[in-house]
Amino acid sequence: MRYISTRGSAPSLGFEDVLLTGLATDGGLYVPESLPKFSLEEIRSWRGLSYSELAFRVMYPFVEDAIPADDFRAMLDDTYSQFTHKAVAPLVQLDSNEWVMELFRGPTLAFKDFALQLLGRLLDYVLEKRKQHVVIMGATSGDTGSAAIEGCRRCEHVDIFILHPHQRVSEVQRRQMTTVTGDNIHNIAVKGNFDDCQRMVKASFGDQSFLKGKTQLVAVNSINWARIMAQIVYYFQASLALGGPDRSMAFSVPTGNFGDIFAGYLAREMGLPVSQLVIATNRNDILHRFMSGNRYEQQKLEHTLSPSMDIMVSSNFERLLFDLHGRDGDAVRDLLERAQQGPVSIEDYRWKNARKLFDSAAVDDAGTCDTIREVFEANEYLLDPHTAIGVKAARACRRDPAVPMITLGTAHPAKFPDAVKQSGVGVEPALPHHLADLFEREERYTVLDDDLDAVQGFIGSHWKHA
Ligand SMILES: Cc1ncc(COP(=O)(O)O)c(C=O)c1O
Ligand SMILES: N[C@@H](CCOP(=O)(O)O)C(=O)O
Repeated sequence: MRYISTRGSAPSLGFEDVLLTGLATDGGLYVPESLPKFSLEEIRSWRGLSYSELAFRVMYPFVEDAIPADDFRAMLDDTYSQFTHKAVAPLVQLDSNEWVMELFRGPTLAFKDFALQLLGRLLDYVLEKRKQHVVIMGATSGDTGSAAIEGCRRCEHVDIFILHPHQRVSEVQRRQMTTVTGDNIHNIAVKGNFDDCQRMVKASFGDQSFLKGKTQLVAVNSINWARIMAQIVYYFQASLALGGPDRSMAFSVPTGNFGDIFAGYLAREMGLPVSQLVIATNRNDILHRFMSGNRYEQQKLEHTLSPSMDIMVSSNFERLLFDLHGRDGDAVRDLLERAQQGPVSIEDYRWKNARKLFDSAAVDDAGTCDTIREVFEANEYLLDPHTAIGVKAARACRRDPAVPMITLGTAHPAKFPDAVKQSGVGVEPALPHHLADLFEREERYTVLDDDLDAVQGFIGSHWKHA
């Protein structure tokens, strides 16, 4: 399997190199040259498999040139044994044909663990084989950071630098990152927002001279293909549990960087019957405005009760645009360059093509709180604010009540006690046992200005062999 850039001019790479990179050299994102396609018969034959065996069937075509089957299986078994529910991604029913898929049963209580627990093991495997050291640089609006640290911290060949927006993540999220000790772990609180952090990460991938040629950067954000790959699996899992592939499914996905929902799109491209994907956003609704009106326009980033989705520059949307433009990298580059100057649209027929599958809704803080309360009153089930946005969008956009609608439950409510409190449900979600003393642990992080030189200077002087 080769991987090509969405901007068309970077060299194609194999899996190992794609794993060890971030952006392509032309500024694009890597995608598989072609996707594996599974027949309905083959997908049907996967019913009853364990999560890790299903993960093997779905993902192995992407990695087979780089990793022997037994080694990959062992990695997957180890990865998904870290999850606290036997089903790994259990389904909870809210109403007739309406479900939440709980993706927060991993070590850091968000869906990011599905991919980042695996990514840590993949990096360990490849870097040990190559005897190579790398610097991980990532941006987080709250969840990727702790999942990346937890997934990669035991890997002796990496230093980890995570940028989060200062005072813009929940206290639980911040503590989950900053209380992990280890000489190779560095948390940087940037006086800016998530987009500022992500912009610095992307700029650093584009010009790594601050590392003086002694090491290289690796991405843990969903610009790294391996992140997306691992997120495809749970769409198959949910569908198989509810009668797929012999019936279609609809998914509602709380969306920020467009990685999770893009994985759902890929599951469909690989053969899973999916009839609808709902893009659920908070007030940072650039994707909703595009999907509802074919206008892609940056606006000022707002701080909401769902901080992990406080994102305006949505990285993986580029991967969808690449497909919508018949995989024409020049067209994608041109569009995204114009988008930096002002609002852009795509040709009407391309947008209508997207609309056959995608719907969207934007939910404000009041709607988020109302949904947490409504679901709690009806089901005695507590949603986190991101999942609540997914549920509300699912209910607003549903096309066919006969089709199961599955909202991705992207985080545990205990990560966002303030939002839960504001919803007025009158219960306090407890942190699980392994995090029970989180508020007593010592924190370590460095606050820096929103300044690329300051951040690169910090990384350049703090990595292990600097
Ligand atoms: C809890 C939570 N929900 C939803 C999202 C959005 O996911 P994506 O960025 O893949 O669209 C994120 C972060 O990205 C998140 O942390
Ligand atoms: N919501 C994310 C933002 C980064 O998204 P990613 O999926 O590209 O890593 C977070 O919690 O950090």
